[in-house]
Amino acid sequence: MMSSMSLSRMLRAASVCRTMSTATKLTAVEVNDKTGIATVTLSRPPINALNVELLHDLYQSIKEIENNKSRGLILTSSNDKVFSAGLDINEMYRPDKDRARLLWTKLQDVWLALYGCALPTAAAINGHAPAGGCLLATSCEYRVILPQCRIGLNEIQLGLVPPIFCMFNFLNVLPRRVAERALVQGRIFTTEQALQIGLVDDVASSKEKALEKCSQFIATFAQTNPLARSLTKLKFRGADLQRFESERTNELESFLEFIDHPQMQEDLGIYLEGLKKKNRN
Ligand SMILES: CCCCCCCCCCC/C=C/C(=O)SCCNC(=O)CCNC(=O)[C@H](O)C(C)(C)COP(=O)(O)OP(=O)(O)OC[C@H]1O[C@@H](n2cnc3c(N)ncnc32)[C@H](O)[C@@H]1OP(=O)(O)O
Repeated sequence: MMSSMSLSRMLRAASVCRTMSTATKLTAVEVNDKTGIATVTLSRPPINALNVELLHDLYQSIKEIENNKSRGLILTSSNDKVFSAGLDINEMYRPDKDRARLLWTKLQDVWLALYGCALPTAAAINGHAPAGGCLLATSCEYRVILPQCRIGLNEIQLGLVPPIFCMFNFLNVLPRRVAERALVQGRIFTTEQALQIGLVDDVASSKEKALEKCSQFIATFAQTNPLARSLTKLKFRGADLQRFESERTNELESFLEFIDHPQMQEDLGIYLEGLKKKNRN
Protein backbone atom coordinates (compact mmCIF):
# COMPACT_ATOMS: atom_id res chain seq x y z
CA MET A 1 0.00 0.00 0.00
CA MET A 2 1.18 3.49 -0.77
CA SER A 3 2.33 5.40 2.33
CA SER A 4 0.72 8.77 3.12
CA MET A 5 4.21 10.28 2.73
CA SER A 6 4.67 9.11 -0.87
CA LEU A 7 1.08 10.07 -1.71
CA SER A 8 1.58 13.64 -0.52
CA ARG A 9 4.84 13.82 -2.46
CA MET A 10 3.05 12.68 -5.58
CA LEU A 11 0.28 15.21 -5.08
CA ARG A 12 2.86 17.97 -4.63
CA ALA A 13 4.62 16.93 -7.84
CA ALA A 14 1.34 16.78 -9.71
CA SER A 15 0.49 20.31 -8.63
CA VAL A 16 3.77 21.71 -9.98
CA CYS A 17 3.26 20.65 -13.57
CA ARG A 18 -0.06 20.65 -15.32
CA THR A 19 -0.97 19.84 -18.86
CA MET A 20 -2.94 22.60 -20.50
CA SER A 21 -6.55 21.71 -21.09
CA THR A 22 -6.37 22.40 -24.79
CA ALA A 23 -3.10 20.57 -25.32
CA THR A 24 -3.28 19.35 -28.87
CA LYS A 25 -2.44 16.12 -30.55
CA LEU A 26 0.92 16.84 -32.15
CA THR A 27 2.18 19.29 -29.53
CA ALA A 28 2.08 18.68 -25.80
CA VAL A 29 1.91 21.74 -23.56
CA GLU A 30 2.95 21.58 -19.94
CA VAL A 31 2.93 24.54 -17.58
CA ASN A 32 5.09 24.57 -14.48
CA ASP A 33 2.85 26.16 -11.85
CA LYS A 34 5.84 27.17 -9.74
CA THR A 35 7.69 29.07 -12.46
CA GLY A 36 4.77 29.86 -14.78
CA ILE A 37 6.86 28.65 -17.73
CA ALA A 38 5.12 26.65 -20.47
CA THR A 39 6.96 23.94 -22.38
CA VAL A 40 5.74 23.04 -25.86
CA THR A 41 6.91 19.61 -27.00
CA LEU A 42 6.80 18.79 -30.71
CA SER A 43 5.39 15.27 -30.86
CA ARG A 44 5.04 14.04 -34.42
CA PRO A 45 7.03 10.80 -34.75
CA PRO A 46 9.40 9.86 -36.13
CA ILE A 47 11.20 13.15 -36.82
CA ASN A 48 8.75 16.01 -36.21
CA ALA A 49 8.50 16.81 -39.92
CA LEU A 50 6.38 19.94 -40.17
CA ASN A 51 3.15 19.06 -41.94
CA VAL A 52 -0.11 21.04 -41.98
CA GLU A 53 -1.41 19.43 -38.79
CA LEU A 54 1.77 19.88 -36.73
CA LEU A 55 2.06 23.53 -37.81
CA HIS A 56 -1.61 24.05 -36.94
CA ASP A 57 -1.18 22.55 -33.47
CA LEU A 58 2.03 24.46 -32.84
CA TYR A 59 0.37 27.76 -33.75
CA GLN A 60 -2.58 27.00 -31.44
CA SER A 61 -0.21 26.12 -28.58
CA ILE A 62 1.84 29.30 -28.93
CA LYS A 63 -1.29 31.48 -28.97
CA GLU A 64 -2.82 29.64 -26.04
CA ILE A 65 0.33 30.08 -23.94
CA GLU A 66 0.55 33.75 -24.84
CA ASN A 67 -3.10 34.34 -23.94
CA ASN A 68 -2.79 32.45 -20.66
CA LYS A 69 -0.12 34.88 -19.53
CA SER A 70 2.57 32.29 -18.92
CA ARG A 71 5.96 33.65 -17.85
CA GLY A 72 7.73 32.21 -20.86
CA LEU A 73 7.72 29.56 -23.55
CA ILE A 74 10.21 26.75 -24.12
CA LEU A 75 10.14 24.77 -27.35
CA THR A 76 11.51 21.22 -27.41
CA SER A 77 10.96 17.79 -28.98
CA SER A 78 9.72 14.40 -27.77
CA ASN A 79 12.29 12.70 -30.02
CA ASP A 80 15.68 12.24 -28.38
CA LYS A 81 17.57 12.52 -31.71
CA VAL A 82 15.65 15.05 -33.79
CA PHE A 83 14.30 18.44 -32.74
CA SER A 84 12.56 18.81 -36.11
CA ALA A 85 13.49 17.63 -39.62
CA GLY A 86 11.95 20.79 -41.08
CA LEU A 87 9.10 20.89 -43.54
CA ASP A 88 7.61 17.52 -44.41
CA ILE A 89 8.91 17.03 -47.93
CA ASN A 90 5.92 14.78 -48.68
CA GLU A 91 3.78 17.92 -48.44
CA MET A 92 5.80 19.52 -51.25
CA TYR A 93 6.38 16.50 -53.47
CA ARG A 94 3.47 15.91 -55.88
CA PRO A 95 1.37 18.08 -53.62
CA ASP A 96 -2.33 18.68 -53.39
CA LYS A 97 -2.43 22.39 -54.33
CA ASP A 98 -4.85 23.47 -51.60
CA ARG A 99 -2.87 21.62 -48.99
CA ALA A 100 0.41 23.14 -50.20
CA ARG A 101 -1.18 26.60 -49.87
CA LEU A 102 -2.31 25.71 -46.37
CA LEU A 103 1.14 24.36 -45.46
CA TRP A 104 2.88 27.59 -46.41
CA THR A 105 0.23 29.79 -44.80
CA LYS A 106 0.51 27.81 -41.55
CA LEU A 107 4.32 28.01 -41.63
CA GLN A 108 4.00 31.78 -42.02
CA ASP A 109 1.49 31.92 -39.13
CA VAL A 110 3.81 29.94 -36.87
CA TRP A 111 6.76 32.16 -37.72
CA LEU A 112 4.74 35.30 -36.97
CA ALA A 113 3.46 33.85 -33.68
CA LEU A 114 6.86 32.66 -32.46
CA TYR A 115 9.11 35.47 -33.73
CA GLY A 116 6.64 38.09 -32.52
CA CYS A 117 5.65 36.29 -29.29
CA ALA A 118 5.18 38.72 -26.41
CA LEU A 119 6.67 36.22 -23.93
CA PRO A 120 10.33 35.31 -23.49
CA THR A 121 10.99 32.31 -25.75
CA ALA A 122 13.72 29.66 -25.66
CA ALA A 123 14.50 26.48 -27.58
CA ALA A 124 15.89 23.35 -25.94
CA ILE A 125 17.27 21.79 -29.12
CA ASN A 126 17.52 18.16 -28.08
CA GLY A 127 18.35 16.78 -31.53
CA HIS A 128 19.08 17.69 -35.14
CA ALA A 129 17.45 20.87 -36.41
CA PRO A 130 17.84 21.25 -40.18
CA ALA A 131 15.87 23.80 -42.26
CA GLY A 132 12.42 24.40 -40.72
CA GLY A 133 13.76 22.95 -37.43
CA CYS A 134 16.42 25.66 -37.39
CA LEU A 135 13.80 28.24 -38.38
CA LEU A 136 11.74 27.39 -35.28
CA ALA A 137 14.79 27.47 -32.99
CA THR A 138 16.09 30.78 -34.33
CA SER A 139 12.65 32.38 -33.98
CA CYS A 140 13.20 32.04 -30.22
CA GLU A 141 15.29 34.45 -28.15
CA TYR A 142 17.62 31.87 -26.64
CA ARG A 143 18.91 28.46 -27.72
CA VAL A 144 20.56 25.55 -25.95
CA ILE A 145 21.65 22.53 -27.99
CA LEU A 146 22.87 19.03 -27.10
CA PRO A 147 26.25 17.58 -28.20
CA GLN A 148 26.52 15.87 -31.60
CA CYS A 149 23.63 17.70 -33.19
CA ARG A 150 23.39 19.40 -36.57
CA ILE A 151 21.60 22.66 -37.17
CA GLY A 152 21.28 25.09 -40.07
CA LEU A 153 19.23 26.43 -42.95
CA ASN A 154 20.09 24.13 -45.85
CA GLU A 155 17.19 25.05 -48.16
CA ILE A 156 19.51 26.14 -50.96
CA GLN A 157 20.99 22.62 -51.06
CA LEU A 158 17.55 21.35 -51.99
CA GLY A 159 17.27 24.00 -54.71
CA LEU A 160 14.85 26.00 -52.53
CA VAL A 161 15.18 29.76 -52.08
CA PRO A 162 15.23 30.53 -48.36
CA PRO A 163 12.18 32.69 -47.65
CA ILE A 164 12.53 36.12 -46.11
CA PHE A 165 11.89 34.93 -42.55
CA CYS A 166 14.98 32.70 -42.74
CA MET A 167 16.99 35.82 -43.45
CA PHE A 168 15.39 37.77 -40.58
CA ASN A 169 16.11 34.97 -38.12
CA PHE A 170 19.76 34.64 -39.11
CA LEU A 171 20.33 38.39 -39.17
CA ASN A 172 18.84 38.60 -35.69
CA VAL A 173 21.28 36.03 -34.35
CA LEU A 174 24.46 36.20 -36.45
CA PRO A 175 26.70 38.95 -37.80
CA ARG A 176 25.45 39.94 -41.30
CA ARG A 177 28.42 38.48 -43.16
CA VAL A 178 28.16 35.15 -41.35
CA ALA A 179 24.37 35.03 -41.85
CA GLU A 180 24.63 35.68 -45.59
CA ARG A 181 27.35 33.12 -46.13
CA ALA A 182 25.54 30.47 -44.07
CA LEU A 183 22.36 30.95 -46.12
CA VAL A 184 23.94 31.05 -49.57
CA GLN A 185 26.04 27.98 -48.76
CA GLY A 186 23.13 26.19 -47.08
CA ARG A 187 25.48 25.36 -44.20
CA ILE A 188 24.58 22.78 -41.60
CA PHE A 189 26.63 23.34 -38.43
CA THR A 190 27.78 20.89 -35.79
CA THR A 191 27.07 21.65 -32.14
CA GLU A 192 30.58 23.08 -31.66
CA GLN A 193 30.41 25.23 -34.81
CA ALA A 194 26.94 26.50 -33.92
CA LEU A 195 28.18 27.58 -30.49
CA GLN A 196 31.31 29.14 -31.93
CA ILE A 197 29.47 31.37 -34.45
CA GLY A 198 26.69 32.22 -31.98
CA LEU A 199 23.89 30.35 -33.70
CA VAL A 200 23.20 28.81 -30.28
CA ASP A 201 23.83 30.35 -26.88
CA ASP A 202 24.85 27.28 -24.92
CA VAL A 203 25.37 23.52 -24.97
CA ALA A 204 23.89 21.13 -22.40
CA SER A 205 24.69 17.48 -21.83
CA SER A 206 21.04 16.33 -21.60
CA LYS A 207 17.53 17.44 -22.49
CA GLU A 208 16.77 18.04 -18.79
CA LYS A 209 19.81 20.30 -18.45
CA ALA A 210 18.86 22.14 -21.65
CA LEU A 211 15.36 22.74 -20.29
CA GLU A 212 16.87 23.95 -17.02
CA LYS A 213 19.11 26.43 -18.84
CA CYS A 214 16.11 27.69 -20.85
CA SER A 215 14.15 28.16 -17.61
CA GLN A 216 17.09 30.05 -16.10
CA PHE A 217 17.16 32.35 -19.14
CA ILE A 218 13.44 33.05 -18.80
CA ALA A 219 13.88 33.62 -15.04
CA THR A 220 16.28 36.49 -15.78
CA PHE A 221 13.16 38.50 -16.68
CA ALA A 222 11.40 37.80 -13.36
CA GLN A 223 11.91 41.37 -12.14
CA THR A 224 11.25 43.00 -15.51
CA ASN A 225 7.90 44.57 -16.33
CA PRO A 226 6.37 42.14 -18.87
CA LEU A 227 4.77 44.87 -20.99
CA ALA A 228 7.97 46.93 -21.13
CA ARG A 229 9.86 43.76 -22.04
CA SER A 230 7.53 42.72 -24.84
CA LEU A 231 7.36 46.23 -26.30
CA THR A 232 11.14 46.45 -26.31
CA LYS A 233 11.34 43.09 -28.08
CA LEU A 234 8.81 44.37 -30.59
CA LYS A 235 10.95 47.46 -31.24
CA PHE A 236 13.76 45.16 -32.31
CA ARG A 237 11.58 42.78 -34.33
CA GLY A 238 8.78 45.10 -35.51
CA ALA A 239 10.42 46.14 -38.78
CA ASP A 240 10.92 42.47 -39.75
CA LEU A 241 7.32 41.66 -38.87
CA GLN A 242 6.06 44.58 -40.95
CA ARG A 243 8.21 43.72 -43.96
CA PHE A 244 7.07 40.12 -43.66
CA GLU A 245 3.41 41.21 -43.71
CA SER A 246 3.97 43.27 -46.83
CA GLU A 247 5.60 40.33 -48.63
CA ARG A 248 3.67 37.37 -47.27
CA THR A 249 1.24 37.03 -50.21
CA ASN A 250 4.05 37.27 -52.76
CA GLU A 251 6.08 34.69 -50.86
CA LEU A 252 3.12 32.34 -50.75
CA GLU A 253 2.62 32.63 -54.50
CA SER A 254 6.38 32.20 -55.14
CA PHE A 255 6.39 29.07 -53.01
CA LEU A 256 3.44 27.58 -54.90
CA GLU A 257 4.99 28.46 -58.26
CA PHE A 258 8.32 27.08 -57.15
CA ILE A 259 7.07 23.67 -56.06
CA ASP A 260 4.86 23.44 -59.17
CA HIS A 261 7.92 23.52 -61.41
CA PRO A 262 8.68 20.08 -62.99
CA GLN A 263 12.42 20.37 -62.28
CA MET A 264 11.69 21.18 -58.63
CA GLN A 265 9.42 18.15 -58.38
CA GLU A 266 12.09 15.94 -59.89
CA ASP A 267 14.72 17.27 -57.44
CA LEU A 268 12.41 16.84 -54.45
CA GLY A 269 11.63 13.27 -55.54
CA ILE A 270 15.34 12.43 -55.78
CA TYR A 271 16.03 14.04 -52.40
CA LEU A 272 13.18 12.16 -50.72
CA GLU A 273 14.28 8.88 -52.29
CA GLY A 274 17.85 9.52 -51.06
CA LEU A 275 16.57 9.97 -47.50
CA LYS A 276 14.60 6.72 -47.69
CA LYS A 277 17.43 4.76 -49.38
CA LYS A 278 19.71 5.60 -46.49
CA ASN A 279 17.53 3.37 -44.31
CA ARG A 280 17.33 0.53 -46.85
CA ASN A 281 21.13 0.13 -47.18
C1 LIG B 1 9.87 33.02 -51.16
C2 LIG B 1 9.59 31.60 -51.31
C3 LIG B 1 10.21 31.07 -52.53
C4 LIG B 1 10.31 29.62 -52.64
C5 LIG B 1 10.39 28.93 -51.36
C6 LIG B 1 10.85 27.56 -51.53
C7 LIG B 1 10.60 26.72 -50.31
C8 LIG B 1 11.49 27.07 -49.18
C9 LIG B 1 11.11 26.34 -47.93
C10 LIG B 1 11.91 26.86 -46.81
C11 LIG B 1 11.43 26.54 -45.45
C12 LIG B 1 11.75 25.23 -44.95
C13 LIG B 1 12.12 24.21 -45.72
C14 LIG B 1 12.33 22.86 -45.18
O1 LIG B 1 12.24 22.62 -44.00
S1 LIG B 1 12.64 21.63 -46.31
C15 LIG B 1 13.02 20.19 -45.36
C16 LIG B 1 14.47 20.07 -45.24
N1 LIG B 1 14.83 19.04 -44.32
C17 LIG B 1 15.87 18.27 -44.50
O2 LIG B 1 16.59 18.41 -45.46
C18 LIG B 1 16.10 17.21 -43.44
C19 LIG B 1 16.27 15.88 -44.04
N2 LIG B 1 16.37 14.85 -43.01
C20 LIG B 1 17.49 14.59 -42.34
O3 LIG B 1 18.51 15.22 -42.50
C21 LIG B 1 17.43 13.44 -41.36
O4 LIG B 1 16.27 12.71 -41.61
C22 LIG B 1 17.41 13.91 -39.87
C23 LIG B 1 18.81 14.41 -39.48
C24 LIG B 1 16.36 14.97 -39.61
C25 LIG B 1 17.08 12.67 -38.97
O5 LIG B 1 17.96 11.62 -39.23
P1 LIG B 1 17.61 10.15 -38.71
O6 LIG B 1 18.74 9.27 -39.13
O7 LIG B 1 17.25 10.17 -37.28
O8 LIG B 1 16.27 9.77 -39.46
P2 LIG B 1 16.08 9.32 -40.96
O9 LIG B 1 16.94 10.10 -41.86
O10 LIG B 1 16.25 7.85 -41.01
O11 LIG B 1 14.57 9.72 -41.24
C26 LIG B 1 13.48 8.95 -40.74
C27 LIG B 1 12.39 8.93 -41.78
O12 LIG B 1 11.93 10.27 -42.01
C28 LIG B 1 12.07 10.63 -43.39
N3 LIG B 1 12.39 12.07 -43.45
C29 LIG B 1 13.46 12.70 -42.97
N4 LIG B 1 13.36 14.02 -43.13
C30 LIG B 1 12.16 14.24 -43.73
C31 LIG B 1 11.48 15.42 -44.16
N5 LIG B 1 11.98 16.65 -43.97
N6 LIG B 1 10.28 15.25 -44.74
C32 LIG B 1 9.74 14.04 -44.92
N7 LIG B 1 10.34 12.88 -44.54
C33 LIG B 1 11.54 13.00 -43.95
C34 LIG B 1 13.18 9.73 -43.90
O13 LIG B 1 13.08 9.57 -45.28
C35 LIG B 1 12.89 8.45 -43.15
O14 LIG B 1 11.80 7.83 -43.79
P3 LIG B 1 11.72 6.22 -43.92
O15 LIG B 1 11.56 5.75 -42.50
O16 LIG B 1 10.52 5.99 -44.78
O17 LIG B 1 13.00 5.76 -44.55
